[in-house]
Amino acid sequence: MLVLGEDQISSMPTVEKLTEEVAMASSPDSFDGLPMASPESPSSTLVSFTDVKVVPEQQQKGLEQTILHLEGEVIGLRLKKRSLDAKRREALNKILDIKGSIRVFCRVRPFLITDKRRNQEPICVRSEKLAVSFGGSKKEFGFDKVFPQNASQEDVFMEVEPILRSALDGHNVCIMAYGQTGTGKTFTMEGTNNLPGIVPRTLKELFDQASMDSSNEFTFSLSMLEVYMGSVRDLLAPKPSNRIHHGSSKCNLNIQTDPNGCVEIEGLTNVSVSDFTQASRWYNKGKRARSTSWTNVNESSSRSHCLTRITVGRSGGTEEAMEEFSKLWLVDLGGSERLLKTGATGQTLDEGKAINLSLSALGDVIAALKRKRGHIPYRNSKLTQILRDSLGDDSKALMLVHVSPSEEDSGETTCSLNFAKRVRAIESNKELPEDLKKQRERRISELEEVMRDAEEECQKVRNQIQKAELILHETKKLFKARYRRLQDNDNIIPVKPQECKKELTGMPQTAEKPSQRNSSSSLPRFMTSTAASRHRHGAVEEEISSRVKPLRPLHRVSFQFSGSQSISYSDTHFRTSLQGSIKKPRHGDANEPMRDTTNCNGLDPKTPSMPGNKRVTTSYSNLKVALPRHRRRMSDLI
Ligand SMILES: Nc1ncnc2c1ncn2[C@@H]1O[C@H](COP(=O)(O)OP(=O)(O)OP(=O)(O)O)[C@@H](O)[C@H]1O
Repeated sequence: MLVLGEDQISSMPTVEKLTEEVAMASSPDSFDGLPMASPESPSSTLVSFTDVKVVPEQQQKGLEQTILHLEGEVIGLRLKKRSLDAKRREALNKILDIKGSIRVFCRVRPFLITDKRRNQEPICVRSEKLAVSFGGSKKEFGFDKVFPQNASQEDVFMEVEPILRSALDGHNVCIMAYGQTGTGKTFTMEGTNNLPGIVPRTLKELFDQASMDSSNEFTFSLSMLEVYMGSVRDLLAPKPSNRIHHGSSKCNLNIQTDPNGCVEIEGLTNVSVSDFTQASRWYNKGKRARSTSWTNVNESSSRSHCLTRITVGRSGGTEEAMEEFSKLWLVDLGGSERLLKTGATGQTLDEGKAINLSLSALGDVIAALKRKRGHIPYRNSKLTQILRDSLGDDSKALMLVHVSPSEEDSGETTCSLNFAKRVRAIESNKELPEDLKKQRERRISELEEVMRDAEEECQKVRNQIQKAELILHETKKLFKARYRRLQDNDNIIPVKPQECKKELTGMPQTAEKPSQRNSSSSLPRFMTSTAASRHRHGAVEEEISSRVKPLRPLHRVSFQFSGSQSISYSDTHFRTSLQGSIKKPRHGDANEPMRDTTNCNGLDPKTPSMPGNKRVTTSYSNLKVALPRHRRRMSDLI
């Protein structure tokens, strides 16, 4: 793929300049007289024509050059947008790295009606620290973020959101909810209809963000599984195999790891989802299939780990670009309670044991990753085998530890917080020194500013691309409409400017000698008509010319491009179609600010009606050299 150099991009006139000039040129003042050869214009070839069918070669070439010039402009802008996007991604990645690739948040559940309240609450939240009183002593734990009892679902999601962007940027991401039974793991991940949790919000956010990113194509697919008693169960499998817990191929799936460390689960249902509604429907189906049972602590306690995987496919928006995939795991872990308290016996006791074993294996893996040990004990549980490629290098993990506010749960709370401490590997009283902390915060805010600037700039470039594409589209449409029609026309008669005056004052036209050119030979390749279309157009043209003899008065719309190119069209078709396009954005993206396009193109609906007249001039000196390159790049990138 050919890539434009910085100097080439910067030497191109910007779309702002183009549209500004378009606006100027299309103001009524710009139609101040007859089209005449400009003394400044190096192209002394400027000729005016009294007939819309008169098409000198220069005019056609000028239009071709404008098209190619605009194509170059669009490519340049796309490259600029790509580099800004890379800048934003790099800044975000650095921020997440500084914050830690495995971060631990804590959420304290509010009191429930069923909780026995005491005067003395065992838990005390202070900024990013949480103190627990248990057995006569008070212990403090530090977190990356603590959500107190009154924190809303939005508050939690706001902190989770940046990591989602990482998944769209190509990183594997894992968000896990950990905690004792009944502390709100499922509430945080699933939420309720009125208070949706992380999973539904994530699905919505991913589709929203993907629709705003016009430089990448995204695809999404969804899988859901449950690690139940050490076996992997497909939650989206067709019903019959779902019901049978044993002996079905969908009930104990194999986990495969390739030499690069990429994990795949054999036979796991993976459904493509194209919008939020579809994704939610599948997610709700998977939820219903999850194993739950009654315990003393929580009426519908989850007896398994429930894992939702969103596979994000991302391609650079070009045909040649390979699609890259990243995984986003949203994990609602089974309750971490000590088994005696739950009153579990029989199968429920076994389920509890299985959950605890795998949670302990998860703790070992994260602790080993934190200490950057050579050997990471992924193989000790199904859970860690599945998450292997989303917990290690280059991936981002977030653990939300849930605790109860009740005094009677303070033993369990301490256990959960000890687990979190191990995962986080930093105890609050061994926190970073104050100056280092400040330095870290400063660096993070610098990077956040870089990210914000890149995003803002990116949005501007996105708008510029839209405008340039709109003008390009309409120019191409005009080119097609005009020159295809004229290919078979032998009566192409250029006339001198003076004669144009006569036309405007109602004088009869004087035809000069017909043009001998073969218009198709000078058409850009993308405009060349096929034999069939030529035949079709020829037939239509014949019919039209036999019926319509006199010239109808036409409106003129004028475009003035930088690089001393100007085009003015006396064409109602072009004018109407351009206005139509402005009213209705071509890309249909409601979020893209298209409304100001009208102003940028400067089309004045009150543009005076002018008799048939066309003018094309060009003196963009570098264009000829740059044309073939632009064209190749266009095919590389679009
Ligand atoms: N932040 C919260 N705000 C309001 N209600 C909450 C909150 N957290 C939890 N709850 C309520 O507490 C109860 C238990 O929560 P939930 O089922 O999410 O716990 P859990 O940790 O997933 O339990 P298990 O491990 O047994 O599945 C539910 O009724 C839930 O609505």
